[in-house]
Amino acid sequence: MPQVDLAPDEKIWHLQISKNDIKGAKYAILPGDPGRVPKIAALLDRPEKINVNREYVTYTGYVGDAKVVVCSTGIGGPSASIAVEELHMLGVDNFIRIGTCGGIHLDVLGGDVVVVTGAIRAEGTSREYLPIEFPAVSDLDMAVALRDGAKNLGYRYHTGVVECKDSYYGQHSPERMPVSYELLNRWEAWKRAGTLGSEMESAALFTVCAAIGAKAGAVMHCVQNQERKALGMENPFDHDTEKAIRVVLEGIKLLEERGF
Ligand SMILES: O=P(O)(O)O[C@H]1O[C@H](CO)[C@@H](O)[C@H]1O
Ligand SMILES: O=c1cc[nH]c(=O)[nH]1
Repeated sequence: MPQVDLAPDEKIWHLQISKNDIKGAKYAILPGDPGRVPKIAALLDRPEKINVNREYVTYTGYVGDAKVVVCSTGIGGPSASIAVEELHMLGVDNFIRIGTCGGIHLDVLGGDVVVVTGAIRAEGTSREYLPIEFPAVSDLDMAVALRDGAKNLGYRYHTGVVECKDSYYGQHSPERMPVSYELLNRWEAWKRAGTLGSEMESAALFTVCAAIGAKAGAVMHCVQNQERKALGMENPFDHDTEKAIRVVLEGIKLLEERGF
């Protein structure tokens, strides 16, 4: 149910938060995992828990003088698009995803940070916003600030394209799917084009933001690399997303210093 003309204390449908709850928030930080929200909030100044509804856990806090709202988006484009639309209806214009991805390019190791410049629209949600020819790309100032954030912090990082799909198991066991002929051939194309990793929400985030006139960026934490595993190469697993979180907070600081 669209609720664009909301009263200041009226709760929006899925997030169940109001304009007043997040008043003044300049940036939304968007992890997929609801469990990542309190971890991000713990690194903010003056964190405050706002609400929990469905997959949407919402906190507010500050990065320096900039107020931010942290809200989980759940898994996949449909729930991410709802979070972005509703936060935008409540007054937020700038969105930064902090996600996890699986590495595709052999240089991308578990524990590396990936600053996303563009996303392959192999999912369904973005097609309900814009024709497939429209590219899913990050805001340039955000991508540069996030890249500089990773550099300043001295982390191993990569910049480039990620693939977004709707089926996690279509990524990890494509051979058991009746459409394996299609999944395997397309995966080969992503590999040959230097795609860094695979995840699920950035394509929807970038496309929805283009459609509604908002800005978006994204930083991934690589958990492991299935291509390295397939080749018998060293393949570290790393589930600690703290570096990606710190890159986003550093990126926001840089954006503020640069008058974004
Ligand atoms: O860790 P998050 O942000 O949820 O991101 C990734 O993890 C989930 C799949 O395990 C998908 O949401 C994918 O995009
Ligand atoms: O391999 C992975 C890891 C995180 N998220 C994904 O979608 N795939």
